Amino acid sequence: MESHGGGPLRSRSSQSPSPSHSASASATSSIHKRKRASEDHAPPFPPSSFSADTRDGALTSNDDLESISARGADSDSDDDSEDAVVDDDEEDYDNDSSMRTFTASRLGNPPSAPRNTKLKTDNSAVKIENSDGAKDAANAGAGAMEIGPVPSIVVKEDPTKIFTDNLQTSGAYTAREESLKKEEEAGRLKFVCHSNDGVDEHMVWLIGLKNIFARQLPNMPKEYIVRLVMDRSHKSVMVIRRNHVVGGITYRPYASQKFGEIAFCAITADEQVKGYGTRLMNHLKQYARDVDGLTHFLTYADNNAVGYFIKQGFTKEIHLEKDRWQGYIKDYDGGILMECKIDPKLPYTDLSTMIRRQRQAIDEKIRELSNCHIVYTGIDFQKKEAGIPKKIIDDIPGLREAGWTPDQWGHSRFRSLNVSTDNTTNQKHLSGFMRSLLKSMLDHADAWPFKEPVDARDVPDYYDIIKDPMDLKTMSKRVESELYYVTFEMFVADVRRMFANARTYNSPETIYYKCATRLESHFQSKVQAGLQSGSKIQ
Ligand SMILES: CC(=O)SCCNC(=O)CCNC(=O)[C@H](O)C(C)(C)COP(=O)(O)OP(=O)(O)OC[C@H]1O[C@@H](n2cnc3c(N)ncnc32)[C@H](O)[C@@H]1OP(=O)(O)O
Repeated sequence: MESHGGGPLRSRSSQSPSPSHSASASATSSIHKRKRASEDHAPPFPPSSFSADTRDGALTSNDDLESISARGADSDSDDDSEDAVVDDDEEDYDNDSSMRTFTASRLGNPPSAPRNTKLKTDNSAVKIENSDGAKDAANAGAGAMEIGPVPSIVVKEDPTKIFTDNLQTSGAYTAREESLKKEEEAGRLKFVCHSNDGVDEHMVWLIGLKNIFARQLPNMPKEYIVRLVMDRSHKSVMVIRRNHVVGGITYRPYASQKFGEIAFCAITADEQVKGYGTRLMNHLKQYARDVDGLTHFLTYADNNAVGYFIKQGFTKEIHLEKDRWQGYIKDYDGGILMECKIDPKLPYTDLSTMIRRQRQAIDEKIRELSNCHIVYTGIDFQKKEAGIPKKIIDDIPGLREAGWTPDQWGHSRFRSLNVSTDNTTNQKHLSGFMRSLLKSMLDHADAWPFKEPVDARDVPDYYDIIKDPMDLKTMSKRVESELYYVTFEMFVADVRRMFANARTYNSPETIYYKCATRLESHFQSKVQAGLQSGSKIQ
């Protein structure tokens, strides 16, 4: 097999655990399957206060593991429930001395060489601020950065172009992003990136994050989570709200290969599905691109979390050339390998502003081409009896402005047979035609069931079944009002509904059903004859 950094890759059977593995997999089996990638490719680890395996930064001393776990539960969890996260090995949580020992020993043995933190300089707009803590950490040799509350790439607002009328300014995604961005700007929320740098505050946060992982990823051995979170080749981007960790992502950047492997990702239980996971991922992408120089992320996603990763732009198809990642990350059962390409330009932490600006640009274009943004006063639809309007609606506000002209009036078959373009004359002809049709039906021998509205006292369940009743008397009122049937089709629709109702309520063998069918056929023949003779129906 080809190697990727010079050294040969080992066969899987002879592998021992490498420094990270993704949260998704079944921990026990996956550890056995992992490739020992870092041995061949990762830079040597700085000396660690933890005993031991300086090759991959692994914690191999049980004492050290216990020290770290011990500090975790009493210090970090937002809520008490987090205390229950790490059970057996968290019984001595009140023993702060373990943390002091741990911190002291870390500070007493600073790494010999500072970690290479790559800061992109070709984009002057990119600004990542080092906090004091981060500076300390950098001095101490472990990469640690605070991601400022203000995004490093800012999409500038143009206040003159803001629309307020009739515009849906944001969807669910942008609304959540914007509200979290405001929280950041107000200083209530921040996103930081730290690795094991020995700075007390960072260590407290990392242990808080470790506890969240332990709770949210129950298939992961707790020791393993501690090991990766504290491993100095891993970084953790954390959501900090009011100085408490809400969640985070622990990843390992492979700087030479320009990709990162996400090992763990979780948000504390009662803060999930509020947008933190998305904002966290956006901060991670921006940080990993601008600070680590990465172009891709890979992760073995838990089956349950595939949906989340898809929404963050991850795909199951791996496009990254194999020789850039194979042998660097571990194979797992029970997880799905997913990839995300990091866009070189997107302002990940300010996407909501970008989306809003795009909406505005599209809206502006639509306004240039149409008047659809203008809202006119409504029509007075108040009605008298039989659904007849109180007054005739002779003008619909906005209709003419939209390009309508009187010659486009109606699409009535009746009207097309009349030569007159005069509206009043047309309406007179139409009323006469409808009156004659009604009379012809009323005179028919089968009209008796339809002459009056159905009386609910006679047929108690009628109006439970028929929601849109119709009868010849109501139609006569509508015709006589000369306000209701403005097209012949409206009249025909009422007739059809009357017969359809009769056939819905009554079964085919009933007299009512048969009357409906016969009267309808009579009506149709009269309409046919009337239309052919130019509305001179007898
Ligand atoms: C490599 C690994 O670590 S794999 C393991 C991933 N971690 C876990 O499964 C731990 C338990 N889950 C969690 O901690 C969180 O739910 C996370 C990290 C998966 C997501 O964080 P959240 O803050 O809940 O995500 P956020 O609120 O930003 O939701 C983003 C979108 O993803 C959706 N989503 C969130 N979690 C999931 C999920 N498990 N499956 C499918 N969709 C999801 C949300 O509904 C939302 O959709 P929308 O934009 O259409 O409304």
